[in-house]
Amino acid sequence: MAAISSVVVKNLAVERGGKRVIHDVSFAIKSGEITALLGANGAGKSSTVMALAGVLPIAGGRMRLDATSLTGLSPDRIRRAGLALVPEGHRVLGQLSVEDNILVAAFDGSPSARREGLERAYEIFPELAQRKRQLASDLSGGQKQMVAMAQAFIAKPGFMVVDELSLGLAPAVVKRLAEALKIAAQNGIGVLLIEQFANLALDLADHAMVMERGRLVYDGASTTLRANPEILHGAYLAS
Ligand SMILES: Nc1ncnc2c1ncn2[C@@H]1O[C@H](COP(=O)(O)OP(=O)(O)OP(=O)(O)O)[C@@H](O)[C@H]1O
Repeated sequence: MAAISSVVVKNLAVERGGKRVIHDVSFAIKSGEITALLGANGAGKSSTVMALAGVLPIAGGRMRLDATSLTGLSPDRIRRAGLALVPEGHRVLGQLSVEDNILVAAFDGSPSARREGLERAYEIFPELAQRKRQLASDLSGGQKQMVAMAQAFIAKPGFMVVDELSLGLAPAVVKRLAEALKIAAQNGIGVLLIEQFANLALDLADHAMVMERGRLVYDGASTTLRANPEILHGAYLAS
């Protein structure tokens, strides 16, 4: 079995618009596991993962992927170090084909690595292989989210951070995307999932974390959180 890899965040602080929105957040996520990050609107989930992916600057703390420090690195360097972000809102380049959208994410790979990456992405999402020549702007919301996830897969990441899997998507599509995350975890990828529907996230996740007003208020097994719904209710009511 492959060695366990981990992303470790220590004492993270983030400011937005001059205001501290993330306070002293520490956690670790492991390869081969799905970790759900839950909390009410505005609790700080997106700010946390955007800081982890290098998209937002940090005001304090440090982050590493195994022995590699991610603190202060650009989003591109963090992606190359092995942490891929699937951003909220199914962003694609509408005027490019589906295949070119996926390949854009692997621009720095060798031709053979790009081909292998494409094959991997099409194995996970055969519906994209059928539409590879289509313009991305013609895709449904669910298919766009698949492209965004395929862009993460092609980079062969150790870790994938998914910001809002189900946003605006039909339940059948969400089920399909959830299966892809399970496959990713079975293949040894560590997944950090932000999801507004706590039940969906807890069904998928091994490990769960709950944020409340910029702080981490739960970090443990998802089964424990399911057995103690008052923890989640408290967090959702507090914000
Ligand atoms: N662009 C911004 N400028 C200033 N403050 C922001 C900005 N975006 C978010 N915030 C503030 O940062 C805090 C954390 O928001 P964040 O979006 O990280 O929470 P969240 O848990 O991801 O919520 P949501 O599910 O609504 O995205 C909130 O107080 C929010 O008002």
